[in-house]
Amino acid sequence: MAIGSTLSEHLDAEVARDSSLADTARTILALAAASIDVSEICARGALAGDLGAQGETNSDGDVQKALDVIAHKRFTEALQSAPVAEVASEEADDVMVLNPGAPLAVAIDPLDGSSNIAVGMIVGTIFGIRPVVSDPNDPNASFKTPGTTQTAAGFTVYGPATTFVVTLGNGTRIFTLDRTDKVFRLTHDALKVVATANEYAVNSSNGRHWDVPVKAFIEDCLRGEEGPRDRNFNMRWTAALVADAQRVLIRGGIFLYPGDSRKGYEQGRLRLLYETAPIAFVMEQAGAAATDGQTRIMDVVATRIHERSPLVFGSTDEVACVAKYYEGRQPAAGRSPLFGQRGLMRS
Ligand SMILES: O=P(O)(O)OC[C@H]1O[C@](O)(COP(=O)(O)O)[C@@H](O)[C@@H]1O
Ligand SMILES: [Mg+2]
Ligand SMILES: [Mg+2]
Repeated sequence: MAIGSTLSEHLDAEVARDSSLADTARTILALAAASIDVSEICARGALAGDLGAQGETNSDGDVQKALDVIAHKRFTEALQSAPVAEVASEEADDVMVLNPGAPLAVAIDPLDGSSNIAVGMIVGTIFGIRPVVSDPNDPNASFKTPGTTQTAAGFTVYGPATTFVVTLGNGTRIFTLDRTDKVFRLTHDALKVVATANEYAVNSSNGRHWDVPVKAFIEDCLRGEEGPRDRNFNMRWTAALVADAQRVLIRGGIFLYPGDSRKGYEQGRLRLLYETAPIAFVMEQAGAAATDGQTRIMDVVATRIHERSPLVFGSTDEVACVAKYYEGRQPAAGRSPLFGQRGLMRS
């Protein structure tokens, strides 16, 4: 598809390739339209009111900000006009029923990176679309399938530009909002994340709570060319998963939000259905990897709609390297009896 083509044109091409994606494409268009509205609000910043004003607590224990609630309302309204039967939103305790009998279920984080709202920094929206599973005994059945059942996934980044990142299982693309025409235009076609990169993203203030493999991985990155990795690393952390994910898509690197020993953080901070599974689909379709450290995220099945999952994604060599640390095979000779010989990873 030519650079500059619209999201609509891309979706038409995807439906021409696979007609079973027609409902998914309509749903993506509804999400994109709502993204443009939320983008307009974000772009007004403080002129749009106190978007960071604190309200109620959501089911995951986060205090909702005004923009969390506005985005949840706007996206669920938009999905009402799409072939969507059920929505699992970060900002609703239970699965919401929209159009009974419709074929699709959507998991959505209406506003990702909430701690950035009050300071006017990057935020986003994350979504994953999957087929409805009807089970009269379980209102959550549609969401208890692995990430591999997603027909599409993506995220919007409300940054200096608003971007819409999407995959329908045929590569990952970035569309950038053309504010003049109010359409998303293709700017990054069929992304290919580099296999090796020297940049990592982690909230290191949690370092003392991490388990041994993650601590060792990050320590060895910090040791740079004097350590077993033999090269220097740079660190970036935007506190918005969407922004870190977009950076990894464009220039590679690795992102980690591992489980840690804080109460409630045993499975990290991010939620499987509307954060880690959609990001995993987008990453895999761009040639990158996404695991919980060891297990492929796309294979994980949720047992609850707000279930958390550790997340490690990015350049394949780096993600594979983290797995080696979990297996005790990293090149950290002499530092701990737990670990193997320096040089093992290079073999
Ligand atoms: O506050 P921390 O620990 O740095 O966590 C930041 C992470 O939490 C999140 O903000 C969670 O998403 P929400 O803002 O949607 O709850 C991610 O975007 C981000 O990667
Ligand atoms: Mg989020
Ligand atoms: Mg959120």
